[in-house]
Amino acid sequence: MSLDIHITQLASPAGDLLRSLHIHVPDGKVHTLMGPSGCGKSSVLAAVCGTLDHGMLWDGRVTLHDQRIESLPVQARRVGLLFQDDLLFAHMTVRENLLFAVPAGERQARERAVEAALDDVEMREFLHANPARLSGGQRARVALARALLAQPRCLLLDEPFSKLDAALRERMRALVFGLVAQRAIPALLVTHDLADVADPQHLTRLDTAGAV
Ligand SMILES: Nc1ncnc2c1ncn2[C@@H]1O[C@H](COP(=O)(O)OP(=O)(O)OP(=O)(O)O)[C@@H](O)[C@H]1O
Repeated sequence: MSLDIHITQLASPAGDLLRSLHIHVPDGKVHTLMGPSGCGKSSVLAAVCGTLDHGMLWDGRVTLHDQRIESLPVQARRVGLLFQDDLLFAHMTVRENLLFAVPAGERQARERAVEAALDDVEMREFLHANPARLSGGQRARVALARALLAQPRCLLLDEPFSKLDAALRERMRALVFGLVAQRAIPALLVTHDLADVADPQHLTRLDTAGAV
């Protein structure tokens, strides 16, 4: 069980970004993707989750837990996303934001799932808070809880710690790595920060020439 990405071509309208990329991420591990701005890191994530813009071209295959997913609709891939911007709805409470992510089911079970997810990120006391009143670090933790609530089969993270100060970044990183291990799902993390590399064996560097 793992995430396997084989990209044989990735191109923007301006030209080739990647011609050969293979990433294998075992369950419970965070694989880090680094490289200069504009080299195609976010586009690799978009190819995996199925949100690559129509102007972009890619060819390859993505295997998640032995299932080929590159042709599946976005929802069917069950890929969790966490970005630099948390995209929490400002007109909803934390609870409402999280309920939004819980799969359909019995109401009390969904409420319990939300509370358990907030426990996981140590944010239970903020159940009824408005996201606009939370600090950056607190919002990041709510966004992580929301991403995990949908029970994703893998997690894609695009610079999720970059707006946090050093101490919060450290705490959030430990939380993400711990929950990925606990849930035994593969995760792919785009970052510019070497401190985010948990294990040099699980690091891919893209260069500007786009060939790996
Ligand atoms: N929808 C699009 N239409 C045209 N060009 C695009 C589109 N999306 C991305 N690109 C181009 O593709 C290239 C790769 O973009 P991408 O966002 O994947 O890079 P990145 O490595 O994640 O950069 P950064 O570190 O700055 O976030 C860039 O040159 C970008 O301008």
